[in-house]
Amino acid sequence: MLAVQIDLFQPQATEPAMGDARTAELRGTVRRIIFQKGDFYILAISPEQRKETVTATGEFFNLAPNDSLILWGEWVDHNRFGKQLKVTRWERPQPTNEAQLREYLSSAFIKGVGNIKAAQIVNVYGTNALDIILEQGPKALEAIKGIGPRQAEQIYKAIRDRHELHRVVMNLLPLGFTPKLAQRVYKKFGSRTIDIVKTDPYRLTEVDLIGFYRADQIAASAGLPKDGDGRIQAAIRHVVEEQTSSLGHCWLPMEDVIEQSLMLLNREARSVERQHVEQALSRLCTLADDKGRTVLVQNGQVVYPSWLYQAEQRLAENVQAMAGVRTDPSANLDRHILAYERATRIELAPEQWQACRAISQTDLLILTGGPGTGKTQTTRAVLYVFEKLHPEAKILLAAPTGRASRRMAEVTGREAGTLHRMLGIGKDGKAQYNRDNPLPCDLLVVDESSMMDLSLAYRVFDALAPGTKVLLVGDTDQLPSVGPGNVLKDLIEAGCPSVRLTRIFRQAEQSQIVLNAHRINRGQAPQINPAKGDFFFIRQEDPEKVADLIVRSVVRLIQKGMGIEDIQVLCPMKKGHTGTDSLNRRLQEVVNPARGNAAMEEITYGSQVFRLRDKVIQTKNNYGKGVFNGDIGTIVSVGTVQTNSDDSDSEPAEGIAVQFNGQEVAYTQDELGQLALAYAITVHKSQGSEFKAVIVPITTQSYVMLARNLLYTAVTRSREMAVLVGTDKALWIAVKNDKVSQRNTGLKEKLRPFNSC
Ligand SMILES: Nc1ncnc2c1ncn2[C@@H]1O[C@H](COP(=O)(O)OP(=O)(O)OP(=O)(O)O)[C@@H](O)[C@H]1O
Repeated sequence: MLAVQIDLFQPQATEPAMGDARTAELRGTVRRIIFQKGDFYILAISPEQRKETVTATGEFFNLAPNDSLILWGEWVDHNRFGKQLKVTRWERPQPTNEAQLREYLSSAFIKGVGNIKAAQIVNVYGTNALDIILEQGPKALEAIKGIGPRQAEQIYKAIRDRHELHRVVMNLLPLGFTPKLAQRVYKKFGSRTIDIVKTDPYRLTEVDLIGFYRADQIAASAGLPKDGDGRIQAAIRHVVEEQTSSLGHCWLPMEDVIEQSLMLLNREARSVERQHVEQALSRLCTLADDKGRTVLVQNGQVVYPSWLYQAEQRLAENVQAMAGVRTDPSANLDRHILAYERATRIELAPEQWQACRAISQTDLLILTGGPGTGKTQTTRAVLYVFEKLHPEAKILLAAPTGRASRRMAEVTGREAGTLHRMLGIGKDGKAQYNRDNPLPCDLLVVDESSMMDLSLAYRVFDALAPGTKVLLVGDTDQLPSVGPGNVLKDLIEAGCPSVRLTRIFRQAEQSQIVLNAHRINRGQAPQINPAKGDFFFIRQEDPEKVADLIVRSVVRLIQKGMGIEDIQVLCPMKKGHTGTDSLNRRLQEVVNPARGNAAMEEITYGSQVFRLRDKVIQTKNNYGKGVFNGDIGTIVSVGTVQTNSDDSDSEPAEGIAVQFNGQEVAYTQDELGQLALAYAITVHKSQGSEFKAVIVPITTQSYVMLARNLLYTAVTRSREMAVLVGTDKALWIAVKNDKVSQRNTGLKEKLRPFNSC
């Protein structure tokens, strides 16, 4: 029925300028908002002079029933909902007649004005009502019967804000802003928005609203000069931010910053001289905001982003205070260690004994070692002894990721959570537990602590009360944290009390995985005996064929009875034949192909298709949903869902449900950007996880990523089988390259030498 109505309407609705018979212009009134999520709306529109409604979808903002709109778009056939107008451009015209004006005034955005008051206003001021109210202010409204001064003020503000916001957003949309971004900019800069965007768009980069390149485009279209101070400062900030976030550095040599900023600024035409960059850099290091903070901190010949400098400084102070503490060991200490050995029938190695003793002598202890060297066993022993010595003590166990914390809970048999949750870090990034409100605990054990970046480590140490002990457990040879810093390694190198476990307990003679992980770590090529069946190297030169072999290996393992959740392809990179993007597409088609009823089992996000039964990974922390970056799950339903995120309304919407470790989590369609297919994931994302079988492409196509710690991290993720596919040359380069972990950090230098434990 609806399709017929639209067809009736369609002939008079084409917009010839767009030159396409399916494009249309539609004037009408919003009858109902059928669905809204963020900027995306599904609207029931009453076309002008018609009774029937049609459906329109697209990006809007601030709409309410009764709004008059002009819509431009294309008629499409939705596979479930029939014909609808897919809107590409729209306008909310100033109401021109009395009826439109009444609808505008009585819309939900103007609180306190219903149909009757709207009619009264229009009766008094006619079609000029809006102009008069905006010009004369609340007084104009006080003249209406039944509107007092307070209500007049309220109504005036609502009319003004709506008018202003609409003007601002409509001005920003042609510059490539989305409605949501335009509103965020308006929220930040208010009535100065258009002026700022058109005269100094780089201000928007300061508050992370847009990036440097977008600001540069806006500036170019506004005809702004290329050598303005705002542009130069923004370029410097961009370079520093890029290098710290993508390479994990905490500081950069000033010379590098100057050179790279010049390259960025002059990438199209030479417009900025070196001395201007030097001056701008110096200003960024000296001009403080109202809180006394500069953007950058100069330290000799290097610069830090201010926040990283402060974090490093505070972490160093806290660590210095803790790591220097020495207490005499309790007389009963050895007795308890012996009791643990008796109870578990395990004879602890001398280093394991050392760790059990050290925790009662110092407030900070680091326990490190490769796979199977007994870190978990030692942690258990330390916990046992500590509890015997301090039966009343409160102990907290945590890890940087959800997966690592779940594994910690599994192997220790105790409760464990993420560090973020433990610290009560909210959406605003503020921690509930901090220097003024320390964690109520006597011993904190952090597992996988090599994944803890500088900013997280600073928060953890800042939230410790004097006397709280910390045991950091981790493998310093794994990849460092994704975020800036190399905390665990720096602490050890600075001489913080640490115990390195070296003896390999886990079936070293049988397990080639453990053996080869240690060989890789020493810079030796893996030794492979295919007869043992747990470590394979399939030689192939051509990256396309490497990808074929990976797909075939996955299929083979499935045929042999492994579940897809047990098999993980780990790639050094996202791009290329052997990158996650391409392999995920291929593996999805093979492992979980489209079936006859694809429309009912699939949902798309951009170019990405998510299908029922797909294996997916969460790509950022979402506290509202209780899922974290790196969590892997399976899509268990596609269709209508009710999301359980903090920030969503509870309206049912199109989406999917994903099962993560027994917990079902719903995503609406526009939340799907936080998911990716997980048949293949990057090695970085795999940190802190383990899989039965791991398959790793190792080709010179990912040359820049061929690094020892990357390969080591990939191999140590496997429990039963590791398969490398690629060339000897690539394998050799990776094994020999131990440069990648070198990061520019200052933590080590900020710490004075400690007495070793
Ligand atoms: N002193 C010991 N004597 C005998 N077996 C031990 C000893 N210490 C640890 N093990 C055993 O060695 C195996 C590996 O130890 P554990 O799991 O603690 O190592 P890990 O360093 O935590 O390994 P991974 O980092 O790979 O998880 C376990 O089976 C553990 O019980």
